[in-house]
Amino acid sequence: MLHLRKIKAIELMDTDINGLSIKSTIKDAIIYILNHNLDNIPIVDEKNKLIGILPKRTIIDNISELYMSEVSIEDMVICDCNKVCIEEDDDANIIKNIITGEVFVVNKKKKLRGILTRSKYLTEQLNFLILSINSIIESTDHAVVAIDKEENIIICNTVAEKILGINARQALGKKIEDVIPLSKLPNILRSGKTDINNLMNIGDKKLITNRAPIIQNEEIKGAISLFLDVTKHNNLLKELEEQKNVSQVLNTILETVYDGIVVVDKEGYITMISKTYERFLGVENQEVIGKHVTDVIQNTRMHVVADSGLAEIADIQKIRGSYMIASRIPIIKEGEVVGAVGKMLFRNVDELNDLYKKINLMERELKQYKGELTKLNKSKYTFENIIGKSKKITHTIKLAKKASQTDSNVLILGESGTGKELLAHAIHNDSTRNFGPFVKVNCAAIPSELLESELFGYEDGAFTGAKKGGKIGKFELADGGTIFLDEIGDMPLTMQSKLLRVIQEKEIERVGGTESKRTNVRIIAATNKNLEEMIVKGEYRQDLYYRLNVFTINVPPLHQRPEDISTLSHYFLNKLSDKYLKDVKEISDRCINHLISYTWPGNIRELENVIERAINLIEVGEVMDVDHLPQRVLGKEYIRSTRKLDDIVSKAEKEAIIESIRASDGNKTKAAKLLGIGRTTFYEKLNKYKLNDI
Ligand SMILES: Nc1ncnc2c1ncn2[C@@H]1O[C@H](COP(=O)(O)OP(=O)(O)OP(=O)(O)O)[C@@H](O)[C@H]1O
Repeated sequence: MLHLRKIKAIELMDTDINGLSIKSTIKDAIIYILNHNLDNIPIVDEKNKLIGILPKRTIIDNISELYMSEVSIEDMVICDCNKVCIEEDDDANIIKNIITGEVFVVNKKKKLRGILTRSKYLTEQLNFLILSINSIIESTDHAVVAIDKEENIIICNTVAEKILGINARQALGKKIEDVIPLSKLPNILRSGKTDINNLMNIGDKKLITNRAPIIQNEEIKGAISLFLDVTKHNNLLKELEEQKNVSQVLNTILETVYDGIVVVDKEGYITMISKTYERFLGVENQEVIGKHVTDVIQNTRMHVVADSGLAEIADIQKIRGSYMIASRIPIIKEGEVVGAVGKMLFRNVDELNDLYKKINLMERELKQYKGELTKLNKSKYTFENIIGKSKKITHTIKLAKKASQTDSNVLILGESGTGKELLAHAIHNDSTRNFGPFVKVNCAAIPSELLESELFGYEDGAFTGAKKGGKIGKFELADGGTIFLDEIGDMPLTMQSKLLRVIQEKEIERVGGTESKRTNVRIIAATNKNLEEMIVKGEYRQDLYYRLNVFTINVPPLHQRPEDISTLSHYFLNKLSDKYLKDVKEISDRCINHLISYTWPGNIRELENVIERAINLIEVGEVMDVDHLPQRVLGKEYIRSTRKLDDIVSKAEKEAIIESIRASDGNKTKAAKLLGIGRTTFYEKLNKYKLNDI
């Protein structure tokens, strides 16, 4: 529908008009009519105020009698001129309803300002309409072509030039058949019927056309057609169709896969979820799509991956009390992260429970092993367990306590059996690392070719015979705690360099591995060797020595602290008689004197052995006496002559049996063989000496 625009009278009126004075004669009026082709003559007073009109008809009707008359027009004037008079601001459209061909325009004071003719009004409105239609035609993305009833082109817009490949200027006025033979517009002229949404091909273009007749006064005056190029739309439709197929396939996959699959957008909102996952979570597709993943899945990291763009593979995730293996992959489009796909590994919901049970069992076992491992790698002794009141040992303990307050490496020097390991345990226990593990490695006891893998571990397939899955090294085991490297003087030179590197870089590399791992381990090393001498001989690396020797503690040999021998002997007597269920509490003075006089090359370990040996020899109710000491402790001068030969033989026999059993690790057949006697005789003697229990 169209509505004519509003336009003020002042904008359209012609101002070159004068009114005729009321004093004028009929002759004047006739001259006025001849000069102005108007239906009415505007009659004004001396101030140009419109006071009435004189219709042209009145003059013509009376022209025969009045001709040449000098009569005034006064009596012929119609004073009520409202019907042919409007004000300047009035809507010019009013002229449509006025019978005469013009209206007079006055101002508020009724002064004549101008005249508005219907022809001027119509021309103006028509021009405006033509311009509007032209803008419409030129701004649409349709090609517009119209013909008149002679089939000549009367409209052809710029889009038509492009789509139909014609020149609008040249086409206008030409027969449509000559310019666009396929337009079918002449058919519309004949049929008078509208033809909508017709698909036609022009060249490689696909066009949709609408055609309609132009009808005026029920007569067909022309025809118009609109063409829309849908070639691109068509391709888009094809693409959409393909995408629809792909998403159909994707949906089918999501419906049928056993694994849980979820897709989120960049912000972490769920866009897709598989049926299995829905069932596992106990949710419906419609209720979770569009929700934030954190509101739907427990412990999820999907939003993190969608944000960081970093994939997370085979992560263990606990959901609804079950453990899942989750992989999260970012979706990257043109270099930008646009979302993430998450995959929960389980075959189906039923199998999931089996998997969950297995993992839980493994977790429990792991916990148990971890506990056992920690127990195994726990330090056993504290400073309380170090017996001795001598100045020397008190000084050593004082120094060791100081060392325990630092985190520096410690080197403990001392003869074999002096208590170096005991001291290492005590230092660890007294340090801030006491909650961490205490791992001991005896560098002398491990073949040099195995030492590296023992210390640093190895990767799967590092060498022939390597355990599947690799093995953790002692350094890794000691992480957060202390590693005690006993017999450090026996470490081969090649290993010394590797240990030095670990100390300097605080990183270890497994044998056969490619990556380094940070370690947080304190080293306490011990040796009975003279490392400085070894350095001089080129057997020990000086730089390693300096690294280990940050805090040195010398443990005095037992012969340098004879005042501790009595205390230690009683301590061991108590401890071991409890162990062997023998109620021995005392040691004779003579025996103590011998123990003090002895030089103890094997130090405290030797003293402990001697006491243990004695306990085995002691009969019920006896105190520990010189007879229970081995000859080497008593010295060559000591002759056990005060006893009967039988006693001496019996004692010697008993001692020999004990020694043989110890030497054959408790295997009595072996022990009998060692003594060169038959098994029966051996068992008779065990009975005789009440040694069945050892
Ligand atoms: N002061 C002490 N009080 C009680 N027992 C001790 C003391 N010193 C050492 N021992 C005991 O003596 C034995 C040997 O001690 P330890 O193994 O610590 O000596 P070591 O110097 O490390 O020997 P090695 O050099 O042969 O490794 C252990 O059974 C230990 O418990």
